[in-house]
Amino acid sequence: MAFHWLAAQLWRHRVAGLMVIMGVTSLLILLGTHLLQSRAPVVFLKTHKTGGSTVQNLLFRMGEKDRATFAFPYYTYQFSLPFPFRFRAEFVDELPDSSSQFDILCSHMRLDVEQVKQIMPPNTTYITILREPLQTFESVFSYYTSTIPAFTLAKKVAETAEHKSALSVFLESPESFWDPKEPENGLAKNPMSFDLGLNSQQWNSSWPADLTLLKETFQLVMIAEHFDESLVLLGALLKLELEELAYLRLNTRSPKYVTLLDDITKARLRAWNSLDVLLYDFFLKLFWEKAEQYGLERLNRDVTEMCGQEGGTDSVTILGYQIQGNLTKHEQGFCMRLVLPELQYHAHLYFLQYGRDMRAARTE
Ligand SMILES: Nc1ncnc2c1ncn2[C@@H]1O[C@H](COP(=O)(O)OS(=O)(=O)O)[C@@H](OP(=O)(O)O)[C@H]1O
Repeated sequence: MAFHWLAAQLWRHRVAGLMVIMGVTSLLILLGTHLLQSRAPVVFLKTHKTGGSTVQNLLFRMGEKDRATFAFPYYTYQFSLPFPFRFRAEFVDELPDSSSQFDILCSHMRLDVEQVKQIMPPNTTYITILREPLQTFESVFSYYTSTIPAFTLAKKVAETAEHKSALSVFLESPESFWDPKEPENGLAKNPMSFDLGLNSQQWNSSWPADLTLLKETFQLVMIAEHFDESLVLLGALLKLELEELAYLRLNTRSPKYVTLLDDITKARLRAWNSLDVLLYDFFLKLFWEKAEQYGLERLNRDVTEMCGQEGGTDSVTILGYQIQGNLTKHEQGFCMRLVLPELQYHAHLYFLQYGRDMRAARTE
């Protein structure tokens, strides 16, 4: 009897029932797709003079498209000011009322993993980039000759010594120019180790454990010399489309400003930056292990596909940009963002997020 009644009810409401089932199924599909497509939060530790601005630009574009919430510095566009403090959670600007968590953190800082973990969600993906240490130091020296005290002193001496560059004067006796207690000298020795929060002044017994901790923290350490391969691995990790991997090399010097390194200079650079050499070698090996896990053939194929896409990725040194006038609005926006310098893009995103301009650097 009860069975007949139930069957009759089901038959009577069959259309409504079917609609409810379809509605619930669509909702579940939508939710599932959203969960599958949504990206994990990202921390990109932007090391100095390693190609980091190029990666940051890509993350800025990704975040803007996703309407992500950025963990911005409270002052200016770098957490690393004032030097030489390691990152602290209170350096971050407030979480906007409309957001439940920070999604991206990619401004310059000196790393303190535990402090970063206080403001980023537990499922955050950690990424950074390293560059061949001798080239990195040469670039750091060139860019900061007039601002890092140790380099400035060497530059003054070089002005009185005939035919000697500031770099070669510095490397002849770096210890005589370098005061480890001077806070502004942080990047003057082993700059990448400094950015990663390691003891960058000298090797100590905690180094192996510190390296292991970094290995466990970072899902990907990109290598500037293998930038395209690094990007493919980044794309796989962050579920980026090919178009989102397009890039132009930012912050590139004209070759005429790059000092060619002779053998003596190379040996001195290697000795002065021996911890960066250790760091780089360690992560270069790890990089190729990751590449092998991905599949080397697959990696090469994906690099070819990425570089062959319309718009392409950069393979030449571009020192200035002019965006063509005959592009659609969407194309113009894309190209403009591709070449927007760090400070300007940061200011643009900060304004979008908070509806106000970012604060100037603290003066005291
Ligand atoms: N894609 C790619 N691959 C390899 N190298 C690259 C790449 N993009 C930028 N660069 C070189 O990196 C240097 C600039 O690094 P950053 O952007 O990190 O500089 S900064 O710290 O933000 O000022 C700068 O090095 P130098 O030209 O030697 O100074 C850039 O030429």
